[in-house]
Amino acid sequence: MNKTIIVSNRLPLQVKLENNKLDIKPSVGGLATGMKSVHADGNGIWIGWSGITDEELTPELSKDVQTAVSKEKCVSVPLNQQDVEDFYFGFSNKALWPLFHYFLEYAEFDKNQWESYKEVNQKFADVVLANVEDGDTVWVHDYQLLLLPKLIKDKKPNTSIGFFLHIPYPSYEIFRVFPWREELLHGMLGADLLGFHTYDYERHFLSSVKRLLKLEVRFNEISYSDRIVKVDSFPMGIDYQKFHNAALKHAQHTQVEKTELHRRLEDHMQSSPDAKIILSIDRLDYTKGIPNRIKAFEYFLDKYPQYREKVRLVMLAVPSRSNVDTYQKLKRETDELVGRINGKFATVSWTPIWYFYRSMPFDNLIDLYTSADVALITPLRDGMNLVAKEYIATRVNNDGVLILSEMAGASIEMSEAILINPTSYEEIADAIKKAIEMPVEEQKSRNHILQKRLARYSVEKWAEEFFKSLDATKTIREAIVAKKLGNGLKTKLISRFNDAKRRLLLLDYDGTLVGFKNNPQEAYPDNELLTLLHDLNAKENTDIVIISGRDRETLSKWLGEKGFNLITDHGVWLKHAHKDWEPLERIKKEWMGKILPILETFVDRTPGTFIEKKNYSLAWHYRKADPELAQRRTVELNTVLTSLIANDELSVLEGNKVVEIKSSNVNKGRAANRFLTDNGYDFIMAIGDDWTDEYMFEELPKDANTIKVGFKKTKAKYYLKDTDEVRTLLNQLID
Ligand SMILES: O=P(O)(O)OC[C@H]1O[C@H](O[C@H]2O[C@H](CO)[C@@H](O)[C@H](O)[C@H]2O)[C@H](O)[C@@H](O)[C@@H]1O
Ligand SMILES: O=c1ccn([C@@H]2O[C@H](COP(=O)(O)OP(=O)(O)O)[C@@H](O)[C@H]2O)c(=O)[nH]1
Repeated sequence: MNKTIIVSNRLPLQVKLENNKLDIKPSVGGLATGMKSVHADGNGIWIGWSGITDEELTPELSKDVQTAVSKEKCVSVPLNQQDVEDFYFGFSNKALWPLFHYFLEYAEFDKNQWESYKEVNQKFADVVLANVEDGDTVWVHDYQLLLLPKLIKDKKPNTSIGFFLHIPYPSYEIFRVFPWREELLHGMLGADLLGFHTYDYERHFLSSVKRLLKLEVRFNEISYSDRIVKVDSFPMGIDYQKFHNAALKHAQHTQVEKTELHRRLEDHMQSSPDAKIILSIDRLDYTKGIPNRIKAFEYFLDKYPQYREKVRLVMLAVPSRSNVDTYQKLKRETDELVGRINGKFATVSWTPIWYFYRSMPFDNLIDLYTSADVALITPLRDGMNLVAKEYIATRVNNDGVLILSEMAGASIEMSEAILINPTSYEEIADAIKKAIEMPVEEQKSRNHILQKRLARYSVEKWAEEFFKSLDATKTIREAIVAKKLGNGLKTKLISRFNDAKRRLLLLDYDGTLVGFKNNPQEAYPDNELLTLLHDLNAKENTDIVIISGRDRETLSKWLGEKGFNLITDHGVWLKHAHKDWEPLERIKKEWMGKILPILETFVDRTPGTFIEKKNYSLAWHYRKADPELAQRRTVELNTVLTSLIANDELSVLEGNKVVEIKSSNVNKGRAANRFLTDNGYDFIMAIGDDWTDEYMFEELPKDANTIKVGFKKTKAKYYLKDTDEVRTLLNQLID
């Protein structure tokens, strides 16, 4: 039976050594808590780091760790102290975490740590590859493993790979700062489906892909080598029933069962019945906006003194990444702030902030959630923030108010909360007042909507949607009708070629025989290509036709006297080998005077674009332009042109980063037909890469060998990945 392999840096359980004994606890943090329920229900394994280093383990302890993790259907990736130092505390949390959360000033880009990041990703890959079988699905998680999808895909191309990023994906302007940015993107693109919490993160990622890798993106699909990579947003949910049911049970607790924290919270409420509890829970992380929150709370007590002794901020800060100096600094700052504010406002019977620096077991978390009148969640940046969702899930009476930062991914789905800008003390202070004073009916109606949504889109549903979408990527592959011209098919094609009595090869030029250049005039034929074409042409009973959208002058100069047949301008001119040029079509050119000024306005408004004036067509090139602006302008240009071209029998062709306007009666299909009439070819092969070549594929007889370059929708029978693969095939025909 096929299985699902979850891979993340952290396993759902964390192993530590306490007095030479293994201490095993559940992991904290949203990834582990969220994925735990997905893992528990499924058949599969979870691969990750156990939390303990190789150096700490004796062979016996090592066995015990294996037993403990395998009981939880987990497999651990062995990491040594240096790995943890450089890969986890170092590169993951000193470079990627701050950069992706817009804390550019904290980001350190250390070459050694980057090397370690690559090595550790390889260590994860080794464990995955040792466990994966054909037909399995691999789901890789988060920023610590951005290179892993490619490492798996390269070795196991038929494995379905999903990747989910739990943190924000920053805007291109931030991401471009990263020194190894292309490598990171290629690593991620090893996946078949890439998931993000929000549409904003998704579009930032696509923008980086377009700008840095210059890949073709159609809506949310990236043409990548010989694959389509799909990108989508899936806002992660929580195990709603688990939190809701625990809160229901909590309400029925007897006095004996109550935890100490529960009792303290109850004492607080009994001593001042109209006092309100404001709760915050987060890992002690600078992205969570903890100092901001404390200062805003101080501002609130200053601005609205009537609430002193009437509110208490209960703040749970869970220790996190405490080896990293920015986290140590944050700890000192938080301690000082809490001390200062408690000192400033405390009375004999009232301490404004209760501050816990530890992690708490599930029951205690439920105590906190259910006792809080208000949850105050103020991250400066947060991928999602599950605490906000958990708080709402525990409000079994529907009361309570959530104040949530608009910088948390969760805010997109939780607009019924009071949304605040976490850098505005004014907004936070006013939001606290509004929350405290909010009529219960309003609290209930807001929470009712939030709860319905959270119950429906639970973490199980989230995972289900992700898998559904991952599965659908297989259908995308099938929708591209062409088959990969792999070794088997290629051998057959070559033997058909060898057995044939007369052969015709129709070869497009740009994107097929030569790669694209920023300036089209630089894409002249190199010596290797000239030799290749010469040798192929020298074979008996073999006719080569270079069939191109290029103009007659350019192709004359480059290939005119080499003995090939040439068709230029998409089919306006034909030159039989060693003969003169002859026109294939009589065409008008008057329309150019009308269209040229329009194209010029597009050039003026779109830096990096230019017009190529050909004899019979006008081409607007945008290869060097900002890809997003160019995409918008292309739509605009098409709209403008549609209304103008109808009477002139013109057509607009969208090629590879070019829009070309030409007479409708000219196309490569009609031109190719000229070679088919009376030459008795029993082997025809046509190769082309873009839209204009589709006419040729369509017109050729059914038994023609049509080949598309690139993995795109096509009428061709086969596809090859790139110009290199085309040249390899042509070379094989010569041998
Ligand atoms: O493993 P740690 O270094 O201890 O950190 C804990 C986790 O923190 C991050 O959680 C993120 O995932 C949550 C669920 O998607 C999301 O709500 C939150 O906004 C994120 O920050 C981190 O992404 C995980 O890899 C860590 O395990
Ligand atoms: O003592 C604690 C405090 C919090 N959490 C859990 O840690 C997760 C925090 O996830 P969130 O998405 O809010 O932030 P992250 O820490 O992942 O950045 C939530 O599921 C909490 O229930 C926990 O397990 N123990």
